[in-house]
Amino acid sequence: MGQNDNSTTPYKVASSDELGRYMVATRDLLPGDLVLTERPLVFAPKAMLDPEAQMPCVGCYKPVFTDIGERCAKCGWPVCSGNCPGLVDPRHHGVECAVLSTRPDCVLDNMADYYRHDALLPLRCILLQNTEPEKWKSVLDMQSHMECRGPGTEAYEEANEFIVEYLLENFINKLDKNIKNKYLTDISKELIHRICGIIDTNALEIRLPEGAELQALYANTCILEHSCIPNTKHTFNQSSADKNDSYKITVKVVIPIMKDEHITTMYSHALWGTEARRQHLKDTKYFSCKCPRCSDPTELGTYLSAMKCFGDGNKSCDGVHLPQNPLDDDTEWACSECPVKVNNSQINMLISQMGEEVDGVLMMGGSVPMLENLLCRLSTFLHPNHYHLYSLKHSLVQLYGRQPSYMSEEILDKKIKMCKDLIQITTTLDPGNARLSLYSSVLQHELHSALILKAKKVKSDGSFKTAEEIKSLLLEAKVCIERALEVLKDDMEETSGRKLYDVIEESKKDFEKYCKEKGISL
Ligand SMILES: C[S@@+](CC[C@H](N)C(=O)[O-])C[C@H]1O[C@@H](n2cnc3c(N)ncnc32)[C@H](O)[C@@H]1O
Repeated sequence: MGQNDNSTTPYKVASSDELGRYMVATRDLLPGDLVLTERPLVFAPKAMLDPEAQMPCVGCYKPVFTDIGERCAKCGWPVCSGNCPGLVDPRHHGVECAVLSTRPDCVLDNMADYYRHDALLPLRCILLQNTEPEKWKSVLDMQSHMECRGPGTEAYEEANEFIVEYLLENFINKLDKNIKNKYLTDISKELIHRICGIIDTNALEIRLPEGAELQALYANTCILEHSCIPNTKHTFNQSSADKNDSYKITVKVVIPIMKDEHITTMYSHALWGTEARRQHLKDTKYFSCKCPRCSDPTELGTYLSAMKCFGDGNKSCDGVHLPQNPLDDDTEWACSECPVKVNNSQINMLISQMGEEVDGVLMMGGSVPMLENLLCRLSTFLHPNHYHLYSLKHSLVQLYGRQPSYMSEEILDKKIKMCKDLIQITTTLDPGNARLSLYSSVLQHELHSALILKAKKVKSDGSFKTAEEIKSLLLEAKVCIERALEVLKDDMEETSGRKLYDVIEESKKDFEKYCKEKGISL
C-alpha cells in the first residue's frame, strides 16, 4: 500500500513530562509509508556474552580466532586482517586506534579480560566531540536517565567497573597530551557515565550475518516512543554497495496512523508476557508501560501469560488465572471460575523457573522427546497459549514432519493444529508484522509443508484421499506459502530475512513442480 504524498515530513517531534520527546504523525499514514530513513551517528560491537567465543574484528565485525588471528599493528586489538579497510575508516576503528594504542604490554595474553568490545561504543561516542561536533551534539541531546543511575545503582556500578574505569585506567588517563588535546578536550568520569546512560536508553541492536551484534545510535529514530503494539517497523541496511549506507535504518508504517497519533516502536520482546516486558522496560528504560496490551489482563485475548488454576487443595478447577490489574506490581491473580487467588510474586517465581527450563532445553537444541516432555509438564500449570509453551511449540513444529520418526498422519495433524494456533497468537500480537515477521513466516512455511505431506499420504484407515480432498489441502498449502513470503517483504534488506525468503522460495518452486508433475492446477 503506502501513500505517495511525500511533500511534508510525516512526523513532528512533541514533548511531555511523562514521555520526554516523542513523535506524532503530521498526516494520516498508511502501512508501507516511510516515516524516516537515516544513517547511524555511531556504532560498535555489543558485549560478548561468551568470552570463549570468537571476537569481532574491530574494523568489520567478522568473527576472528583470537589465539591464532591477526592483531591491529598499532593497538593490538584482534582483526580479520591487517588490511581490513575498517581499521583506517573513522566510522569504524580509524579514530579509536589512537586511544587504544596506549595499551599495557601484557594484554595479548589476557584477551577475555582485556579486549572489552562493549567499551568501544562509549569510546567512539566521546571521540565524536572533536572529530564530528554535529554528531556529538545529537548524542548529547539524547535522554540518559542519569537521575535513575546514580552511584549504588546496579546500572552505575556495572558501567563503572566494565566501561568507565576500564577506559580511564587502561587508556584515557595514559594518553599523550597531544592526542588528548586532539580528540578528548572534554573528558571526565561523569561524562562517560552519561554516555553509558545514553547508550542504554537509546541504542538499537543490529545482528550481523556472521553472528556478531552491533549497537548503534540514531539521531531521529531514538525519539520514537515505545508501545507493545507498535505501529512501525524498522530494518537496517546490511547490503548496500555504498559503504556510507551501512546500517542505515528505515522506519516504515505497519498499522494505519491517524494525523496527531503517536508514532511508536517496540523496545521489548513481543513474545514475552506482560510482567516480563514491563519489568524489562523498567529495568532498562526506566518507565512503566501502560499501553493497551499491558493494560489488558488477557493480552488482547491471547492469554499469553495466563496460568491454569491449581484449585483450592480439596477441589480441582478448570479456571484460568489472570492478573487482576496487570499495571500493578503487587496485583493478585484471580481464577475465572473459583475464589482462589495467588499473589504476583509467587506467580513470577514459578514463571521465571519455568523460563529457565525452557531456555535450557532450547539452547541445547532440544530433541522432539525433550521438547514434548517439557511441554507436557508445563502444560499442567500454564494456559495452552502461554508464551513458554509458544516457544516450545514453535521449535516442535520445525521438527515434526521433518524427522523420520515424526511423519505419521497423527503427527502431521498435530503440527497443523499447533501451527494454526501459533499463527493466530502471532497475528493478534503483531498485526503489522513489526516484530514477529520471521516467526510468522516460519509458521506459515511449516503449515504449508505439513499440508503437502498430508495430501501425499494415504489415510490412517488405509484408504486413498479423494482428488477433492487432495486439492483442498494443496490449495491451503498454496495460500500458506504465499503468506510466508508476503510477511517477509519488509525484511529483505536484512540477511536473516533474505535467507529465510530464499529457503521458502525454493519450497515454493518444489511445490509448483510437484503440482505440475501430478497435473494439478490450483
Ligand atoms: C529512546 S528514548 C525515547 C526518546 C526520549 N523520550 C527523549 O526525550 O529523548 C526512551 C525513553 O523515552 C521514554 N519513553 C519511551 N516510551 C515511553 C512510554 N511508552 N511511556 C513512558 N515513557 C516512555 C522513557 O523515558 C524511555 O527511557
